[in-house]
Amino acid sequence: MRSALTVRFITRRFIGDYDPTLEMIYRHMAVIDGEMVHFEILDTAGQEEDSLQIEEKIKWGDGFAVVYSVTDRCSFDEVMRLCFLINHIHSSPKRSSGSEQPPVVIVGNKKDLQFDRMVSTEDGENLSKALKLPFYEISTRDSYEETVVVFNTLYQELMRQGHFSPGSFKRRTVSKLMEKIPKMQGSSTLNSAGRSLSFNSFRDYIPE
Ligand SMILES: Nc1nc2c(ncn2[C@@H]2O[C@H](COP(=O)(O)OP(=O)(O)OP(=O)(O)O)[C@@H](O)[C@H]2O)c(=O)[nH]1
Repeated sequence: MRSALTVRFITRRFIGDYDPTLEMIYRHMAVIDGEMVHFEILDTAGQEEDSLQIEEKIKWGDGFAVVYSVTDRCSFDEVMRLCFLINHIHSSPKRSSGSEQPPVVIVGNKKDLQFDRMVSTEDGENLSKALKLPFYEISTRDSYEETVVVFNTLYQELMRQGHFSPGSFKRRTVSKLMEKIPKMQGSSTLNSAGRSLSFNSFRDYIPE
């Protein structure tokens, strides 16, 4: 999950500049279909040094937004590999939440940058058809609503699969994840319309 998209969803604001190496887990509550939903969003930096790191992150997730930039062909080329990896890792017999694959949404971001586009809408649609996954082209910069659709889709698919009751909060233990991912960040705050939102980091998830 990419920073601008995650932060747009959480704060409704588009914040342009991030340290690309930042890796955070954000907690966020949103009302979807009249239910209060607790999200825990791992915003990956996409710089996994080894396959074990990426595997741990994929194991941790219940649903996945695989995001590429329509201005970056390489990021699009990574989508298929990541989708296969997610399926592969979650099809292990140890998967506790049943046999269905976890929800995955393919997201083509930055559609506002029309003149820098390197990946057509059709390319995205074809990939989504081939992988049988939902697909959205969005602009995190221009639209808060489009980011909401991504998260709503993942939530609704999880509900459809019946892994969670509405409103339930599946608190996770991430101590193992912490061991595997040394580049942790401390909590930071961001002012949003006069409010201060706390962005939780891995540290907040040390099991009591
Ligand atoms: N024009 C435009 N810029 C965007 C959009 N989303 C993100 N950006 C910008 O793209 C840059 C990277 O955004 P991130 O959210 O960090 O995404 P990322 O996957 O780390 O992207 P890269 O650094 O390009 O790999 C930032 O400068 C953002 O401001 C968008 O929808 N439109």
